[in-house]
Amino acid sequence: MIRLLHRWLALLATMLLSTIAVSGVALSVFPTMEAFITPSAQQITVAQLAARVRGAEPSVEQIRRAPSGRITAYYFEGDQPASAVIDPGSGKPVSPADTSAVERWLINFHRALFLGDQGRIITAVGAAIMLLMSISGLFLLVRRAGGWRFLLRPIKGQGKGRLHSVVARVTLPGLVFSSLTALWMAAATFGLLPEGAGAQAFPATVSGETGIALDAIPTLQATLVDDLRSLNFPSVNDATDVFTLKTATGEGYLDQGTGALLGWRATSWIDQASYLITMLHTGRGMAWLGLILGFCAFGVPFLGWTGIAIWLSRRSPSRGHGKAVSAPPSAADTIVLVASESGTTRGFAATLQSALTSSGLRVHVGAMTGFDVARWPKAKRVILLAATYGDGSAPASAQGFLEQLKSVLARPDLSLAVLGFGDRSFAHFCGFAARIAEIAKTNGWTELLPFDTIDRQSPQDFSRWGRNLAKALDLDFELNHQPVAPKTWPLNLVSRRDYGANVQAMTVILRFALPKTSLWQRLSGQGFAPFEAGDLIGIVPRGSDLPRFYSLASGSKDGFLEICVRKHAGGLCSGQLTALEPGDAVTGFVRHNPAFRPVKTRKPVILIGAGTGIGPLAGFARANASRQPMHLYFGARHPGSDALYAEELSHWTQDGRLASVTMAYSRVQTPAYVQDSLRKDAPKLCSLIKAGGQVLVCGGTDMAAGVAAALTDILAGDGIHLSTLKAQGRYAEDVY
Ligand SMILES: Cc1cc2nc3c(=O)[nH]c(=O)nc-3n(C[C@H](O)[C@H](O)[C@H](O)COP(=O)(O)O)c2cc1C
Repeated sequence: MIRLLHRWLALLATMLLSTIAVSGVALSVFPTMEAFITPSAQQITVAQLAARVRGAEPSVEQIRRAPSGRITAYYFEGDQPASAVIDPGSGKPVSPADTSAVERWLINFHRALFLGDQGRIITAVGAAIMLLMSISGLFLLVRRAGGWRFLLRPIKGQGKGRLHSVVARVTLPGLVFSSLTALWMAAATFGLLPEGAGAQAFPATVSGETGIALDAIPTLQATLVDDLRSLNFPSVNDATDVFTLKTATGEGYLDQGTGALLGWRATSWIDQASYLITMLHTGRGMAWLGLILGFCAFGVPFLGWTGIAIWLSRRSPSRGHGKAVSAPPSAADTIVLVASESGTTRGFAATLQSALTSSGLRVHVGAMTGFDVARWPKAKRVILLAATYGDGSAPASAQGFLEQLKSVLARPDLSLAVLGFGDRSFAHFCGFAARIAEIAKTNGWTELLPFDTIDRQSPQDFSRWGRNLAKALDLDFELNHQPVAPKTWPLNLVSRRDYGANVQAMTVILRFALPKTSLWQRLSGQGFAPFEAGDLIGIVPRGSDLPRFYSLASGSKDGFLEICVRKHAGGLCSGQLTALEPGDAVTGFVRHNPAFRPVKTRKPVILIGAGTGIGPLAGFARANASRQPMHLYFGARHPGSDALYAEELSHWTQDGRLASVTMAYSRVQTPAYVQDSLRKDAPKLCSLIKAGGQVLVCGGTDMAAGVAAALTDILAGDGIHLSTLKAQGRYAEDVY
């Protein structure tokens, strides 16, 4: 509903709003220019100013102060009316007062499109539409972020959709502000605001005298120029006329003979508010605000056109997988829910949706956390497509789903299928999906299909599962999914450091330059993704389509991309990487791995790794500018051969990035593995963990199993279980 409103308003009003906004952008510059050339009034009184101006221009009729501080005097040159900007210091004219023709043209266009009152009504309707679009857009942003709490987090996704959201989030406050103030100003123009008390009545009696010195009038002496709006002088040779003074707080009359105050009316709050709002909307008197609003107004044409482009691409039949429109959950007979981190599983879901919709089913596709049987009155089946991350955990978008599912009992008229997406090279292949299937079984859900898995986004696996699904539904369809290959970037090797040749474990630390990306690519989310140590780089070796993943030993803030690679006998990718020389290039792409990184608190972090597993751990230490207490346990073969990062480790220990480093060497006289060091340090580890510490383990599967066994023993005495730490996100593995 909100999306529909947002879309139709945009389609109706983009042209109108864009032109109003662009003229607003152009107008926003004038207050700044005016502020630059306006002479300062330096806290003088109106009495002083008036005396100076009359000294310079004896025929002065009126002095006005604009919100910008600009003072204009209206007087006669001979018998011709004239006006000029005044220097308050001397009271003399310094420049012509006329608004430039360009500014006048822009103001007329911006306010009324040169159409008089009809134009004013149209621009007011435009302001109302902009307000509605801003509010509906805010709700869409919140929905996209996954809740109000996440509104300020980095925006996920890519392409036009991401760019639209990024620009919307930045400009939204300014657009809401501009449209609200514009509506108020329109209401004031059309007399829709409550009236004030009206003008102060002209004084019935005056002294009849003339000629008081301006700097002897007490009210003018007591009024600072900063508070002045205007001062009208009495007509020459008319002893019944008076001075009319308007200030920020009110207006009244002054006797031209005695200087007495002959009547005063305070400004109503409505008038004060209107003055302030006009000032805020136009930036007059607040040039910086004008510029900010002008910048935000730039967003309007941009958002309009990207929004329309998104809408068109969603409608386009050539949009690959997602041809079918998702049915509302209340009307759908088939619910497909997706848990995905980097989005590829959503592509599979779109292919499935398309095939099922073409077969006559009404399919709703949503996020896994939208699991809510009460919202699916007509549903007959639920299909859960789940990727696995970390060490068999849920993608970040589906955290907490297992607990959610545990509390939902089976609905007899609903059957359920679980399909896992994973990678067999990880220790817990499709571990998260497998847990979903287990819970579903325990809670008594009817099985639509047995639990199945897709390895490395294999289209063949998916087609096979699709045939089983078609059979179970008694339908005739094929699932032909062509995963979109991730965009890869050239990575140029800057340096290599060699280790391990003497201990039959050739290992290199490879440092690559960050790929160059244009500002446009970065803004539109199409640049090389920013990364942190512990994220992964997918390297596509020559002669293969399948990427191999390596843990990153640096973050993009370090200005380079670093990995540790051990050469495996017959390994295609490790062979190519370890043969690289500076200047050579490979291609790769970033995969985020948010589950494997230190939680930024003051609590201790225990880093445990062996061999190339030191890579991300070294990256965590390098990035530890806040000196969070980090204790490193590192296993290698021999200090003289494969002690990776030895120099940096001692440097980081000295400068406090590492609180302690404990090495374990397996090819020395008294060999030890990293788990032996842990057991030796049992009391220290117990107290670090009891203090809320987090454990991050990186390395081979055997080492990780040894570490898990040692820590289980160490913590048993204190009744702490690794499974509890895992569930709390305080024990994470990056294992290969
Ligand atoms: C950091 C990271 C950790 C992963 N951990 C596992 C894992 O533990 N088990 C598994 O089977 N697959 C794992 N995978 C593979 C993904 O589950 C698999 O690539 C999936 O198809 C990604 O789906 P998505 O693009 O929808 O997020 C991991 C992938 C990455 C990048």
